[in-house]
Amino acid sequence: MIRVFGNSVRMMSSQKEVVFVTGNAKKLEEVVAILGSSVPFKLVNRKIDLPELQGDVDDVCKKKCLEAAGIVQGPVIVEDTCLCFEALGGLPGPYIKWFLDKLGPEGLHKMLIGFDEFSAKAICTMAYAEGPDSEVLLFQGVTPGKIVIPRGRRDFGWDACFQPEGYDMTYGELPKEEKNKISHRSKAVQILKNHFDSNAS
Ligand SMILES: O=P(O)(O)OP(=O)(O)OP(=O)(O)OC[C@H]1O[C@@H](n2cnc3c(O)ncnc32)[C@H](O)[C@@H]1O
Ligand SMILES: [Mg+2]
Repeated sequence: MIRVFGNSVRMMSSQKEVVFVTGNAKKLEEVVAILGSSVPFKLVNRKIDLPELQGDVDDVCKKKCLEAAGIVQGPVIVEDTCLCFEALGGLPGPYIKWFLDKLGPEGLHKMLIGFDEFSAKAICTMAYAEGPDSEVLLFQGVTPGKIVIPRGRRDFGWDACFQPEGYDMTYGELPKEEKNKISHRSKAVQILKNHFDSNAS
């Protein structure tokens, strides 16, 4: 069962509590929808904008996770989402937020016209740590696709300009439930869920 208290979302059970630290309400909405109620822990949200240090995807996510664990002083999940363009050797990658802020989804597509290469990968890296001094575990999901002229909903990041491989609709055009079946985030959450299921006592 999922309950919403102000900006905190709780999955009710008598099990251990894990704090999902994110400042992004749309991420939270998707993670809650994908996880469903069958996880062996209670998920609680804290809306904190964590500093994101530079580095490769894994580094950014590990540092973000330890930062969150330091604030929460307990078990945390964070996630970092990258959009990697083939033509740019994987950039913007973890810096996509700033490119999107300045250029919008239209600009992301325009940027690639000169290269005539639109392949991209959406990567979700979820990180879990028991506490500030614990090992950080990473769970990663990748969905390949291409950057197109934006179509569909504009309510979440670059959804309107990312068309997953094998589909003729963008993330922004696909019904939310369909996106949640094939997305980078759903793949990462599934791996995290498997980890918790196989380690549940
Ligand atoms: O607090 P955190 O969790 O860091 O939330 P954030 O919004 O800062 O998120 P990121 O640092 O991971 O930056 C990723 C950027 O990509 C966007 N984004 C993340 N997941 C997305 C998805 O599934 N579809 C479209 N845009 C997405 C998001 O809005 C950001 O602009
Ligand atoms: Mg962020």
